[in-house]
Amino acid sequence: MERWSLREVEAVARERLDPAHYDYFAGGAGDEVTVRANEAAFGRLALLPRVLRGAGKLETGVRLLDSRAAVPVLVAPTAFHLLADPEGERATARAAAAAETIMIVSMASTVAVEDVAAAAPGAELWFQLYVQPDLAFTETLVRRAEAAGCKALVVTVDSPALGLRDRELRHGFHDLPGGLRCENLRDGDRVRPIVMWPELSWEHLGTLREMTSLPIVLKGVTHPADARLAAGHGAAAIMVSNHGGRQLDTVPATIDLLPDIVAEVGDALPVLLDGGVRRGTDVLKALALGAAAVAVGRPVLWGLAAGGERGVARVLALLRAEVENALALCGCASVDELGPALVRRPC
Ligand SMILES: Cc1cc2nc3c(=O)[nH]c(=O)nc-3n(C[C@H](O)[C@H](O)[C@H](O)COP(=O)(O)O)c2cc1C
Ligand SMILES: CC(C)CC(=O)C(=O)O
Repeated sequence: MERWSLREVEAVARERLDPAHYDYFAGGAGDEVTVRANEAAFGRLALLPRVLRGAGKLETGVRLLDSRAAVPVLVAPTAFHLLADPEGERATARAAAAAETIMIVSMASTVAVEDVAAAAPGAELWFQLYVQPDLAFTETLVRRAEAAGCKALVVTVDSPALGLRDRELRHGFHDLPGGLRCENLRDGDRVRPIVMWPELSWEHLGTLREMTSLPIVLKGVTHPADARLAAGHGAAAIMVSNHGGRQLDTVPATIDLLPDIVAEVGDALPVLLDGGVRRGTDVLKALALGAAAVAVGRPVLWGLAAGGERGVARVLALLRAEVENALALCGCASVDELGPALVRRPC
């Protein structure tokens, strides 16, 4: 896996993947305005480094809720890893554990959460949940995640319906091929379909909080007023996310949304961000603007498709090396020293 940027890893992945699966991973909703915006917005921000600060040894580690990550780059929850590699989510979890970062296991994983945990002892796992209208079944999922050792519940709130993704529609990609299943959805001898629940509301957050003592992260918050409501309803953290541009198209880039959300709730809870993070400099910009950490979705899938566990390890190592390099070049010894003064929006 001697690839020197995430773009090169994506190019290898694209060669290896079935085109329908590549398009499922890469694509987004509608005209993919938001998919492009997420990456482009990072490019529009400039970093203004400080010099002669005698920064010394670098510290990239962060504490997040009840977990620790050696780098502020988490693995975002993404579905269907067995489409990319025969070890699927097992390989991703091993690479995340080796990189000492947190993997958010998708509820739509193709390896059951217990098997993901068993494959990567010592991995810091969080579990992503689409709350199902059958709350008893939702509770079963929560219990399984707890028993598997997951340390937070990441509740995705941007999906009252699934986004309309032209590439998936064009390929007719609706079902997993050949024996692959969402293994967390097994219920006796059937596998339940995932329901996107339009009736999900703030009230259900109370129900979930009664269901579990795990900290709850709300993923998919984009409006400052919702960030305030999340804090008021006992969320332990929020993740500013537009689902990588896969849900509502034309939502702004997450990095552009971050400052208003941090201004609203940054002193009340940790704010995470995902969407379009492709370089260490992107990570620095997000942290400088107040994110506690970021998560990457597609880059991990590209690593997995390009080289399995080693490919994911390579992606995470590239990002770590870039974060360390950018920190040093900005004159910072630690991610705690990053602040808004480091970021400029050129006129
Ligand atoms: C192929 C794919 C599958 C995804 N599956 C899920 C999922 O199961 N649950 C979820 O909350 N988000 C899911 N997401 C969204 C990611 O968690 C994340 O928000 C997004 O990928 C971040 O953008 P990035 O890919 O530009 O890093 C998925 C994204 C992709 C690309
Ligand atoms: C199984 C899907 C609902 C996973 C997802 O969130 C996505 O494809 O963006």
